[in-house]
Amino acid sequence: MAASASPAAAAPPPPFARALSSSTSRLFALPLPLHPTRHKSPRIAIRAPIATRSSLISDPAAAAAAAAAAAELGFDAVSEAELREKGFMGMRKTKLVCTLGPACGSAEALERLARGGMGVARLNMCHGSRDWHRGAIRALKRLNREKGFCVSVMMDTEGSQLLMADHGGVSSLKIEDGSEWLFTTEKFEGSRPFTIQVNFEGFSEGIVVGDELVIDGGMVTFEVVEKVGNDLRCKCTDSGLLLPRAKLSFWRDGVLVERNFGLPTLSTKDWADIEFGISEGVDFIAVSLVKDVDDIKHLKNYLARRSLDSIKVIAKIESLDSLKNLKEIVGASDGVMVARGDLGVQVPLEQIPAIQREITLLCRQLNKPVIVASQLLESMVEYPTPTRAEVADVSEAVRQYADALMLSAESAVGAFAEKSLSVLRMACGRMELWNREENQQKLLSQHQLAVSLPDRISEQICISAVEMANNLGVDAIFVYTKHGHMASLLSSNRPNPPIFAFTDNANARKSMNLYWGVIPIQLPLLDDMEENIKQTFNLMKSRNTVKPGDLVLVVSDSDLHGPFPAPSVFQSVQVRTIP
Ligand SMILES: Nc1ncnc2c1ncn2[C@@H]1O[C@H](COP(=O)(O)OP(=O)(O)O)[C@@H](O)[C@H]1O
Ligand SMILES: C=C(OP(=O)(O)O)C(=O)O
Ligand SMILES: [K+]
Ligand SMILES: [Mg+2]
Repeated sequence: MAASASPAAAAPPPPFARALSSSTSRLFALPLPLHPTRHKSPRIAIRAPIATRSSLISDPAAAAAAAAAAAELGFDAVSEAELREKGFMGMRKTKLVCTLGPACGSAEALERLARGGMGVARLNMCHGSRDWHRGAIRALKRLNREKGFCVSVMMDTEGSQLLMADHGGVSSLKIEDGSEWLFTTEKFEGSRPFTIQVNFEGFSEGIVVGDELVIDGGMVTFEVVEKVGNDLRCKCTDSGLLLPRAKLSFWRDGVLVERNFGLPTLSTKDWADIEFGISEGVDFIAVSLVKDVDDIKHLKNYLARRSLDSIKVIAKIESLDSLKNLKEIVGASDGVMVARGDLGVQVPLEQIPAIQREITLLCRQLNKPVIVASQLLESMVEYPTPTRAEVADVSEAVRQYADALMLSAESAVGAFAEKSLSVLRMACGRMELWNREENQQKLLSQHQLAVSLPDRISEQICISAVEMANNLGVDAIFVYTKHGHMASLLSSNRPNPPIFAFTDNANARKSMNLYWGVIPIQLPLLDDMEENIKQTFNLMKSRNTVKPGDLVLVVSDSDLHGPFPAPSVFQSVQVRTIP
């Protein structure tokens, strides 16, 4: 094993000692009051004053001054405050995505989430009106402008999916064992006893008596007992609750009954939503229920034809089809979401952890950012503390070096949105430290992806730069990049120090918000690298974010100097001390 100069890597204590000390000092402390009905034993509690800890800048005047000063450097107020407060090694590497909804749509709530580390806000077009989403996007952009945040916006398409209708306004239906229900495509107002409306005419095609009908991946299970025209009479074999818009899947002998209804991945409504997203200036479009690589290519080509390739396309892996075509889909997309919610409808639940692991690994190998999503802290929709299992799940995703973690209902409709975010933050801090202490980065497989010589040079420079940075124990990596490509290559090697990525491109800055360990900073770049370095050192020094003696590994991108081979300046790696 190569020696490392990083103090964190020197003679780590045994894992259990660390685990114990962490549970009392870093992550969790005082038990909170228990919920009487849910818990038999004390639950993990987060150290008490979470609300205050969630905000890194608390004084509004200081925050406004910081925002104004940061504007010239394009350093977002939250990362800058984090750097000042926690130092280079204390900066969080794993990015955080929050789904917006009624619980966090106001400017005040959005600001609290931004201060709490939200790097990307997701708008789920399955819910809410376009007006609602417009209001949220505009409020967020205003906050970015006025308060010095740099939160990106991700629009998530609705897609076409087999769903139950609302139950005539009832929030949920209790289904008893042995009861018989008619699943029908007939449209009617209100509710009828023992009748459930389904949204798609062909839903019973290919289904036979004896098949199993599973709702929302196991909330309720039925057996098909009779076909009545296109409708199905089903008997409940495992009781539970039917929520509105629940998802249906059919199983035979323990295997999903796969049917191709020929529905497009992007429906007419999705295309209209995409137009809406474009007009409101979203940074990412997440495509739901991707089937194959053509779905991704179609949207990317459409955006490219309109010179909108700055909008990044995220492939949501949430269907059996997408798993079959995984490598191609990942290769064609700008990023991936492991959408475990719908994945759990099409895949037996016990397979999801291995699938998540495989996807996160593949994404790092193919140099695409990956988001782990759904049910991370589901219990916090209602309760102020997570379950131990949830904390373990989140920590495992961080351990796997996922680029980003996503909150869904926890932030959209939950009672503890900010607190959920602070749980993610703290779990990230703890697990990232542990990864560094155990030198887990050394175990990452290195995948050589590039084909052309200039690309192979960039790739090798980044591999070597990260090894140097770790072995020398530098404080930070500075990369100068036009489109963020070098930053992503550095990120995919998961270095110990943070990567400050300087770009003069506002879109590149926003897209880097999904890259593990990258802090995008916008400033005008010059052709002269020496001038760029001098300028950034001076600006950061003037803002007390670096100090004389700090050791920085500087990487420059040939992109900055025109096509390869650049006329005068080549890509380079240098180790500099801040003067
Ligand atoms: N814009 C919105 N308006 C109203 N409710 C929303 C909105 N976005 C999300 N929600 C609510 O938050 C819940 C969780 O969000 P999400 O995980 O994105 O949706 P889903 O449960 O459909 O996968 C949704 O079930 C919905 O009740
Ligand atoms: C993130 C997911 O998609 P959505 O919330 O849009 O269903 C999911 O299914 O896990
Ligand atoms: K969606
Ligand atoms: Mg989904």
